[in-house]
Amino acid sequence: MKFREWLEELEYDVISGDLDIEVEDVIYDSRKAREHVVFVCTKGTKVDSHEFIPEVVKAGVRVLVVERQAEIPAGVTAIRVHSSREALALLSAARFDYPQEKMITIGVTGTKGKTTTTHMIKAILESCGKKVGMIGTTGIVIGSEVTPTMNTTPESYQLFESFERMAQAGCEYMVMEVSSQAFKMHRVDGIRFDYGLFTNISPDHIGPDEHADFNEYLYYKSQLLDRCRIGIVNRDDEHYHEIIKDASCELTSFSLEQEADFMAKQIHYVSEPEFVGLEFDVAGRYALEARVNIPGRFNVYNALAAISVCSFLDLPKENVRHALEHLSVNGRMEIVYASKKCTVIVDYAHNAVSMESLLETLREYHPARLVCVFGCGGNRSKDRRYSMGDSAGRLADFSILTADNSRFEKTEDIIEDIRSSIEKTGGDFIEIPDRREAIAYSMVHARPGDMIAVIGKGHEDYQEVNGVRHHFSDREVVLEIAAELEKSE
Ligand SMILES: CC(=O)N[C@H]1[C@@H](OP(=O)(O)OP(=O)(O)OC[C@H]2O[C@@H](n3ccc(=O)[nH]c3=O)[C@H](O)[C@@H]2O)O[C@H](CO)[C@@H](O)[C@@H]1O[C@H](C)C(=O)N[C@@H](C)C(=O)N[C@H](CCC(=O)O)C(=O)O
Ligand SMILES: Nc1ncnc2c1ncn2[C@@H]1O[C@H](COP(=O)(O)OP(=O)(O)OP(=O)(O)O)[C@@H](O)[C@H]1O
Repeated sequence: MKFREWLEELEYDVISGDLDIEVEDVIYDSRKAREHVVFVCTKGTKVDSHEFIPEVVKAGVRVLVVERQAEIPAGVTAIRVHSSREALALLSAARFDYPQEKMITIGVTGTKGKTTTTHMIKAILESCGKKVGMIGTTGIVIGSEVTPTMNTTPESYQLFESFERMAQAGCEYMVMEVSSQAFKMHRVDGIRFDYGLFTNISPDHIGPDEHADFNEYLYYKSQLLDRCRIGIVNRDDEHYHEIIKDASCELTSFSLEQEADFMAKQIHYVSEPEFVGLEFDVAGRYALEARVNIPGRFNVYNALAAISVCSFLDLPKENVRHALEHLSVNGRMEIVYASKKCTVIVDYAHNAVSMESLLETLREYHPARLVCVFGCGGNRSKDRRYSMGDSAGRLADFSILTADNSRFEKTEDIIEDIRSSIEKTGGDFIEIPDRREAIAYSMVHARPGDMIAVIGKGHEDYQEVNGVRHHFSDREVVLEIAAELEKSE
């Protein structure tokens, strides 16, 4: 392939060399330098990879993309662009021959609910016999193959490479989580989503290396509505008007509380031994009697959002209904065990906002007691410990403080921080640092009708202690203890 052929969508100035030079790949990591590749230099948050030009040229690279003044060795083709990250995305799209255009693409953004909603959309499509590729916090999923990723939204090159694999595997649909950081870092440049879903927004991801303030966070998230054909937005979000301000797509909305294109009405929280979840009617542009086997008011939003997207795809309603009634979203409000004695839910809530919405929503199921098993991560903000301790003390009937990923801190020290805030609330709690023992205690001492929320780790299958990840899955532990209890009964 001639380099020139990958440049059609790019604005650039030629610094030196011949654009008809033969190339076969694009790279952005100097450690992968070899012959016949284009090296894209970026000014990263930690490293400025323009510094690696001599090194990559020595390794055989003859084509460079730069975004600042740099010394270009003789015999090397170089172009200068306004943004290297944007160039990386557009070159990658061309390199893989625009694979996203071979599928129907759905992008999901929002502070909360991205993972849950993408899983719901995938489950609905699959129940209709469609092949779906999915990208997000749980990795790149193509059929039964799961590739873990560093980021919720991976780098543009990795995205286009995955799209190519999806198209080759026969996927007709691609559904992905798009973080605000991905827009900021140009990871999804070159993609025009067929459908763009906006779940909600609240202050998060503000700080060094992320967003300067809430306005910046909102600005980048809202870009989805400028990068999709049809936008589907939560009408109940308090920032709705700011979110849609600059939208260029065809806009639709969903709501639980007001007039919108898609509405959820007659919402019932169902808590039966064999089914804990939600029932509601979808009204507006689509009609469906939905039954969803995941509890919580916010999951009405997630399910309604997923149904709204799928309503555009002309799918048999019976399959849509069946998929929602038999969902399994690993570690997101997942009912791992339900019996007459108690219901155990595993959830990824790992900050006070998520914890509060989780506990408040479980309260709507009128449990005998609401029990919360949780800890906090080591080497992370201490504020999280104080705020989670405060929330649990106020909103749970009983809390069991235990280990999360302690990393390089002592679990006991982390628990001490949580204790300092939970004590002030007067809430009832005990401390059991070993997470397995803590979960076992909650189940062994359960009273009929208790709801036990084991939170913070969700889908994670490890516990990180002193830099080592030991296998640990809340889900597995709950099931093991349930089996032991049933045996001894
Ligand atoms: C702040 C941030 O977003 N950083 C992302 C960014 O890293 P960077 O480019 O700044 O990294 P850098 O280390 O300065 O390197 C600059 C360049 O030099 C190159 N390099 C580096 C070393 C070397 O020897 N040779 C070399 O060529 C690198 O390949 C890179 O191209 O680009 C990397 C590749 O895409 C990302 O993995 C990395 O995400 C870091 C790990 C991160 O923590 N990001 C968070 C903030 C994030 O993106 N989060 C969102 C939201 C999650 C959510 O909603 O919960 C996400 O989508 O994950
Ligand atoms: N629509 C929602 N509104 C508020 N909270 C939610 C919503 N959906 C899920 N949650 C809570 O947030 C947690 C994370 O949910 P999910 O993984 O679906 O969101 P996400 O946007 O992918 O989040 P993250 O970026 O933290 O991975 C859940 O475990 C649940 O406690």
